[in-house]
Amino acid sequence: MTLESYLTVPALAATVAAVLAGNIIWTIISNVLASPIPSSVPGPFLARLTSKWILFVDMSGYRARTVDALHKKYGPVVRLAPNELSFSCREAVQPIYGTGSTCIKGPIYDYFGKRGLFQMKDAGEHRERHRRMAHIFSAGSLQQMEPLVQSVIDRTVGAIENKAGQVCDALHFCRMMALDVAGEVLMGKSFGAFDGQENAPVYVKHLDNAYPVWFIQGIAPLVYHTLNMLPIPALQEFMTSGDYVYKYGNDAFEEFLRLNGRTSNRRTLLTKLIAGNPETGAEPLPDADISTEVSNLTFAAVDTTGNTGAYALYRLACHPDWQEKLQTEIRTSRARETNFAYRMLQTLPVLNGVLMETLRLHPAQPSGPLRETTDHSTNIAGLNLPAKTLVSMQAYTTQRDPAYFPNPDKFDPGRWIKADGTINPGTPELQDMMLVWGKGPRTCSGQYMATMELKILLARLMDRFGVALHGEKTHLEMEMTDHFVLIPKGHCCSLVFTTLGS
Ligand code: HEM
Repeated sequence: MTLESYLTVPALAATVAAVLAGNIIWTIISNVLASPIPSSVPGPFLARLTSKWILFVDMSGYRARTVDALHKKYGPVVRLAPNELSFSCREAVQPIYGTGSTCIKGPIYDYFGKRGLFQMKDAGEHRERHRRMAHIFSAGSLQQMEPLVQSVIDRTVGAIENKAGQVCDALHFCRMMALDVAGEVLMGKSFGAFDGQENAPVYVKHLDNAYPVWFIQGIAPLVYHTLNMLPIPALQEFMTSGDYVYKYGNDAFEEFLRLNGRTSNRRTLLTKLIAGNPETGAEPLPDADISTEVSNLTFAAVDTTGNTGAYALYRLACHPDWQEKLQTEIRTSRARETNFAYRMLQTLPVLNGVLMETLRLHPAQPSGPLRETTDHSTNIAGLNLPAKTLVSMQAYTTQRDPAYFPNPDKFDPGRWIKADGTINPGTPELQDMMLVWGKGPRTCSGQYMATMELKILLARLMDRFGVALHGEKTHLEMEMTDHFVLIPKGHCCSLVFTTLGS
């Protein structure tokens, strides 16, 4: 027989299938044999064989809930992949996230757009970037931004007022608030988020699309490059969403420089970023880095803050008793007298309790944050792990641990109020388990800014309106899913606001 007679289509197909099957079997065997994680660590069977299954869980939007169920079944340490573990015990917080930890941010951070403070892995490089940016996020700096924040919240309250008595999407309004605050303080101009009634600015479409595109780029580069080559205009627009976001940030930055120069008196975080920190002598970042940072910060600010605001309103609608307590607290405090000054609102225990409970039950980053070990032997909660092991703890689970939060699924702002009626910050042990803002050197830089926005928003809305669910539909919409950040499943939060008498 000639060689050609063997080259039939079935023979070639069988050969390709055999090579693929061999490849898969070899990958599985090497995953099992070469796994750096002791075989005694429990977890689902598939997690021993391949990292693909947790990738599918990620894509489904149910990572936080799946990993939580695994901890309930297997205990405080669970294998998620041949080289990935999730921890839920307090002893793991410090070695994974704390000061002095040798773990670095995991590979997923390489997917997130352009490298800045958020994405940097190298501790020295991150320290240096932090040194040159930290001053913009100080309490003092943010206090100067308060008039801008209040003016955006004026617009938010006005937009909700227009919809009083009707069903409206509170998620939309909260996201638009977070977007416009970010625009005002980080880019020096409003996004005009409330100009188009319920139409979000075009920027939001690109912001929403950028993450899925980066995700595809990270997990399936071949698919990404193939999609990039297809000459379909709508697809091309989708694939270049991230470019749009960075171009918008850069254009806004250049416009700001043109209009205000480098030393203006405008009270924005951008002004402070451009000026550097005269108090410590920290010199400003190069323009290209400022441009990247303002886009990254806007990205970090919008969904986190917006979704948290919507979940707080949803919880208040579910719990009319706490809504009433909050209204009473606001109306009997000096809130109106001080025009809802943040300094005043900071002292209100029910307001604080409502926000803390929302952040506890609905953390904006419910799963992860993922870290990678760098030492050849990193001890985490008694386990010695080699370099390049992926490790994480998820706020969704630690913040529902009944040992620290009795009756954990109950929305109970009273946990954060002492018997004498003052704010209860919780014990240090309990605070360790609150991972909502991250921990250690990579803690959220925008914590103060987000807290200020959310407290002013909630106080001003609850002073003016009662809020109610739109029946079962709202519960279905607000089911929690997560694609790195928390996203309500229905992408909507149907609520009815009713104007209260003065
Ligand atoms: C409710 C609102 C927010 C929540 C719950 C939240 C949560 C988080 C979490 C959990 C991390 C840690 C991620 C990690 O360790 O990998 C983080 C990091 C970060 N967040 Fe936020 N965030 C919020 C709002 C904001 C806002 C408004 C900004 C900026 C204006 C911001 C800027 C950042 C930055 C820059 C980092 C990276 C810090 C670093 O690595 O040094 N966040 N955030």
